[in-house]
Amino acid sequence: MTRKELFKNTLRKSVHAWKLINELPLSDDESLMLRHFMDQPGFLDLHWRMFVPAIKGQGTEEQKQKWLPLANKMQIIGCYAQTELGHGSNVQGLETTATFDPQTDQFILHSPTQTSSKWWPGGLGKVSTHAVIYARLITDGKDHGVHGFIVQLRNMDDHSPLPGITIGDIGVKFGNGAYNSMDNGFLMFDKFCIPRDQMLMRLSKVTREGKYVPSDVPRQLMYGTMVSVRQTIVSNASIAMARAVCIATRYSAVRRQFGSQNGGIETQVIDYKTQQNRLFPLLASAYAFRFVGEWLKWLYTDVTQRLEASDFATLPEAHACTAGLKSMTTSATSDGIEECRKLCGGHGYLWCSGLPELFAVYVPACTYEGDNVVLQLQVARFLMKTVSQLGSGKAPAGTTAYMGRAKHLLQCRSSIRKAEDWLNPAMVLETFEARALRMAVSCANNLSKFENQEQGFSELLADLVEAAIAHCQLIVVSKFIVKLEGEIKGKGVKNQLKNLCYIYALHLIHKHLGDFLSTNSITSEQASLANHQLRSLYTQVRPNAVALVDAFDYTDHYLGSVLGRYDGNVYPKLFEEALKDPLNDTVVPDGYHEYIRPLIKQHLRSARL
Ligand SMILES: CC/C=C\C/C=C\C/C=C\C/C=C\C/C=C\C/C=C\CC/C=C/C(=O)SCCNC(=O)CCNC(=O)[C@H](O)C(C)(C)COP(=O)(O)OP(=O)(O)OC[C@H]1O[C@@H](n2cnc3c(N)ncnc32)[C@H](O)[C@@H]1OP(=O)(O)O
Ligand SMILES: Cc1cc2nc3c(=O)[nH]c(=O)nc-3n(C[C@H](O)[C@H](O)[C@H](O)COP(=O)(O)OP(=O)(O)OC[C@H]3O[C@@H](n4cnc5c(N)ncnc54)[C@H](O)[C@@H]3O)c2cc1C
Repeated sequence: MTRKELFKNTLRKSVHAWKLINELPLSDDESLMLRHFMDQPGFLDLHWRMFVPAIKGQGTEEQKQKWLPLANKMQIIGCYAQTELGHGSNVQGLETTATFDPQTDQFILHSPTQTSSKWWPGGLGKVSTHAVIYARLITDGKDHGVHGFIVQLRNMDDHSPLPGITIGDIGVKFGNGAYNSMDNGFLMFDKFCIPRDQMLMRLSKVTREGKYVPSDVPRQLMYGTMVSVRQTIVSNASIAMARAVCIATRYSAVRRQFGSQNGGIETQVIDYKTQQNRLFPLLASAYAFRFVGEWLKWLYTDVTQRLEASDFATLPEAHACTAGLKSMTTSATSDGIEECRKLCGGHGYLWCSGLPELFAVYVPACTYEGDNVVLQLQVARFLMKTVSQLGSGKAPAGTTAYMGRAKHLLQCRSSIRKAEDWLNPAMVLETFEARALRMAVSCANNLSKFENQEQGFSELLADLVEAAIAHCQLIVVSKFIVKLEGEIKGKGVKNQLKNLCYIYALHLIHKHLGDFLSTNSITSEQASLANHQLRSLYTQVRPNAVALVDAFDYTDHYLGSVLGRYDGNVYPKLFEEALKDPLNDTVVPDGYHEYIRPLIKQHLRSARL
């Protein structure tokens, strides 16, 4: 499809999905499943996941009563317009202004520079009638920082932009289809006026007289919509990883190379330890991210209930966990999809493997909802704060509770003696805790050598990101272990999940061996025992690998991959796909007479000369 056809087709699908949701009707959870099977980014994502939640989280009761019924019936379509051409990560650096005019009781929205143009918001370019806009609030010449506003963008009769608004699509993005189904947009305001009651005023207010009344709740609640989406992105990482792994595992069982004895059949590539060493940790990650995603959903629900009761105590942890896990799981999944493509050899590079499209559509997850490095630095700040409070009498709680055992964890030596010890959950956990704590404490010690803490933080950014990742990996490992401690239905399923849990943990030890050795969390002998155990786990997973990906229950239609077909009938279908290519419509290609023939003939003439 051309970009225009792709975009229009996505509108068609989105509207059809909305019709089904209402007619059947579908529950919220079922609607989310429908989104997965629709399988294309589109304006509905932003409307439901960001525009509506932003109003719910930041609007007053009156504002919710006015706007939510319209949004819930899709009589207005909204997006989330925060990022600007010049600033995305640095939200406090946004430039768009919303200046209160007491004469007219309105805010005047203005884009003072080119870099202040809104740039990237999905659904903005062509579809949205409304947006939640983030802009600097100015009253009586004073800048109160960034606040949210509900703004109508387009005429409800003919969809034309309202006077004072310049709007459009930002252009083609990475890949062929991928995220190009979405109208990521730009927007400039030229002194565009909105009524005062369109500032989202649950957190802070501007009175009729133009007085700014700051909130008595943390200003970070303004970032709540991002926290909510980051949480969902973790579960989505599992879905995308599982999809790539399903394709690569099934194909690895079909594909044979080398190893033929006396003219017999060759070896299935899944039997090569190198293939297992690349594939099975990704299979384990797909399960691990699913379990940590379930836990994160619980954490998010818990913090939301607490916030409703004005208990803000767990907000920093919820922010650190959603930011860190969003970052860690999307980076691992993007890399994992690409690894799966390589695991499928040359055929993985074919469009019909399903992997190039999956990669192209997935990889912006490393950037949207917060650049992954910027988000890990938020985790690092949280960790440095926690370390600095150790010994103050305030016991760390939740995911940092392990830091409360700092004295032990800083000194302990791993008691792993044989390979099987690596299947002991307490020993594995302690190894990850020791590594995470020691990395965090080492950063804190190095920071303390700087007179200026911010300067020190800048200098140590790379180490801080690594410490944050170590903490996030500990969370994933520990939630997998907790999952195994609970009830798991199905004969033998627990054993399979145990294998995957330890593959997940031990492959991380192997991959980040430098961290584990340099922090003395393990010795080199214990590292080789971990490798030994890992190989043994691969052998145990091998007979069940295909069943473990079948368990994701993805249809062939959803996978969209010739290589990942359930029936394994790969080669005939690859031919079928090839023959469908428009280049094969004719035997002699268009362009032959124009270019190829004259070229060949010219060579023939020179040869005769
Ligand atoms: C189709 C796919 C195919 C396959 C995949 C398979 C299935 C997929 C199927 C469906 C998928 C569907 C949907 C996916 C889900 C959703 C995605 C949909 C669309 C994506 C659209 C994208 C939208 C966006 O990108 S919106 C814009 C996002 N922007 C950002 O994230 C900006 C990042 N920057 C910031 O957040 C901040 O600027 C900052 C970096 C945090 C810094 O902020 P600030 O300067 O204010 O803060 P300080 O550092 O000074 O910290 C002050 C203080 O505040 C605390 N803090 C910061 N943030 C928060 C927070 N959010 N909550 C709570 N507290 C916070 C911080 O810790 C400090 O605390 P202390 O003072 O105590 O230290
Ligand atoms: C597909 C897609 C959809 C999007 N949808 C929306 C949307 O609907 N609404 C919306 O408002 N926005 C949207 N965005 C914008 C997105 O949120 C931003 O792109 C994202 O927050 C990253 O910000 P940035 O582009 O400014 O990156 P930058 O901050 O410019 O990052 C560039 C580089 O600088 C590094 N860097 C930046 N700051 C630091 C620092 N402090 N320390 C160390 N390194 C740093 C980063 O790690 C990165 O390597 C979307 C983006 C994409 C790609």
